[in-house]
Amino acid sequence: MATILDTIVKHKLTEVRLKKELFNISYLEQSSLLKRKCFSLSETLKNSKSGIIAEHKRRSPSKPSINQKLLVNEVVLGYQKAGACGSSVLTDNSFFGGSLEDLQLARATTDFPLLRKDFIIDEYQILEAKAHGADVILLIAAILSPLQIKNFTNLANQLGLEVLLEVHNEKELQENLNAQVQLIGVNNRNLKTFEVSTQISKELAQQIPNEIVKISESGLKSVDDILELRTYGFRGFLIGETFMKTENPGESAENFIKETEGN
Ligand SMILES: O=P(O)(O)OC[C@@H](O)[C@@H](O)c1c[nH]c2ccccc12
Repeated sequence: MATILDTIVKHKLTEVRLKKELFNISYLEQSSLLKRKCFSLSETLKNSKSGIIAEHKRRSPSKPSINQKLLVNEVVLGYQKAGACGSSVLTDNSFFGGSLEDLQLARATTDFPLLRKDFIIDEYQILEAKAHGADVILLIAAILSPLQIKNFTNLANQLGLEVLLEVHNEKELQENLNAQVQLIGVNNRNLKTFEVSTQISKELAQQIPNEIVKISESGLKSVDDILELRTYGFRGFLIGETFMKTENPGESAENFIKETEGN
């Protein structure tokens, strides 16, 4: 049976093919953002006490409405003021209600690391990420071959972007250990079944080499989750829903971050 991830990837392949027909590379090359020097998420995380990366997410396939009314620039500015290490901005429209305009608005309002959160399946999207103000791209091991991950990482690094490689099992991690990514994220949510458990982060942590920054992603709700995962070597924590489902995500992030720093 086709999983939601299969459906998203199928849709994405069509979306990117159509976009490449409409806008060729020279269209992206006009962006002044291509010349900017990126912020380093890995360095920011290494120097941070809290390690929180706060996400802007309106909806998801598992939650049809998380927060549809707030403006992206207000949310990410709130996150920066709260002391987050960076922000993740969903740019997939069909399944998450985000857009590249969201990323560009976030870039215009903040000066901290921004992750383009999308399903990257083509080099075009990497240039597009830089052209809209990203500092980091997400590569999802479940939808790419090790060769694609290597090639995409090379291109991203040439553009000055860092790569967060997302894995969900031992095989995905082991077969990509030589890809030269700066950050590895263990997704606590199984993108095929939506099941969430931090157990997988704990299991994979020790297999991630020390020079790569470890991030635990998804389903993180409490400060205790963070404190426990820190003992396994995680330096970064990607949190969306816990902040976005409140009326003031910036304020929620601020309280959360203060608590993690105090411990
Ligand atoms: O809202 P949460 O459960 O805190 O999760 C945030 C983030 O990890 C999640 O949105 C995510 C992780 N990997 C992804 C890949 C695509 C889309 C979304 C994601």
